[in-house]
Amino acid sequence: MLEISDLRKRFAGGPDAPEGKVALDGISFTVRPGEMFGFVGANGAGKTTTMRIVMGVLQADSGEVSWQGRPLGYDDRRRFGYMPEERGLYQKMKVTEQIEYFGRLQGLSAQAAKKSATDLIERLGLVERRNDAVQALSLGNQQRVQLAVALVHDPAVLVLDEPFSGLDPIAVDTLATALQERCRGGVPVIFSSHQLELVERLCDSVGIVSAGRMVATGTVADLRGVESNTLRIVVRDPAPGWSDGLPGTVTVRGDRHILQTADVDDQEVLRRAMKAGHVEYFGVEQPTLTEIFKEAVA
Ligand SMILES: Nc1ncnc2c1ncn2[C@@H]1O[C@H](COP(=O)(O)OP(=O)(O)OP(=O)(O)O)[C@@H](O)[C@H]1O
Repeated sequence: MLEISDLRKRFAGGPDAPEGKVALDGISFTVRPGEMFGFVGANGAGKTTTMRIVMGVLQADSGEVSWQGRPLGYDDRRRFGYMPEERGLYQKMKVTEQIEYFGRLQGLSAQAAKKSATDLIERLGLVERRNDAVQALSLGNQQRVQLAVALVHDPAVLVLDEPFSGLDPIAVDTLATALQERCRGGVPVIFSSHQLELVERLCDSVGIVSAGRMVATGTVADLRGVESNTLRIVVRDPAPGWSDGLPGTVTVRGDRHILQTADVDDQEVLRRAMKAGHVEYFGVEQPTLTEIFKEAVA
């Protein structure tokens, strides 16, 4: 299990902000084997800083990162796969060479690096591009290569900074499938993203960070449980004033009235709506991750 405990980090100030900037103000979360953890937050919330500390690129002022119950060390980190925010590929190197090269850097034999590169090129849909220099690839294909580099040494943990940004839906699916395979094999995966529908679809658990603090963490179902569900009723041609006194909002579209309400006696509201007009729809709607996110960071 990867445990991040009470990370704090202040960046030194410059002439414009002499007091410095608190980037992390006590971030804690855990990611278990086989768990996909979505790390979400507004721009500047502290996601990249957290991931850099996990990978040892930055040092925290205090707090701890531990893996398998022990403080994380250099050798552990070598077994992690990382996709940094500042993508780091050699632009003139060809795709196959590049993936093999990073495999060798991670300690694989020439033969193992070649085999792993060949597998990943196949899996990530890069066969046609395997002899192209990275600089000749589209952004999406460069991102596939970047993921291959993170995966080449069969990492024990994956830490990925916005791996899906700028990708078309096909590339998203290709990358997501590759990550899900690793995750199912027992690898904990952390990735940051602003694509909340994607996080909702892929992740077992989610951490919402705001101004350097973790404001909500848990499964999407847990986070939903905290929010009250919305009752939505569509009534055609209702009697005037039918929803008077009910909390929530009524939107009128033509002869349809759409009531969205919460914390009410749903059966009573249904009876009232049926008496008032023709009920076309009646259902309880769960909040999306986007709604949960907006509520958590408000
Ligand atoms: N090297 C640095 N020097 C000074 N301030 C920094 C440095 N790196 C990050 N920060 C500040 O720390 C805060 C957290 O930044 P961070 O990059 O971790 O946010 P983020 O959640 O990854 O944002 P985004 O979604 O935009 O990538 C921001 O206010 C940022 O300006």
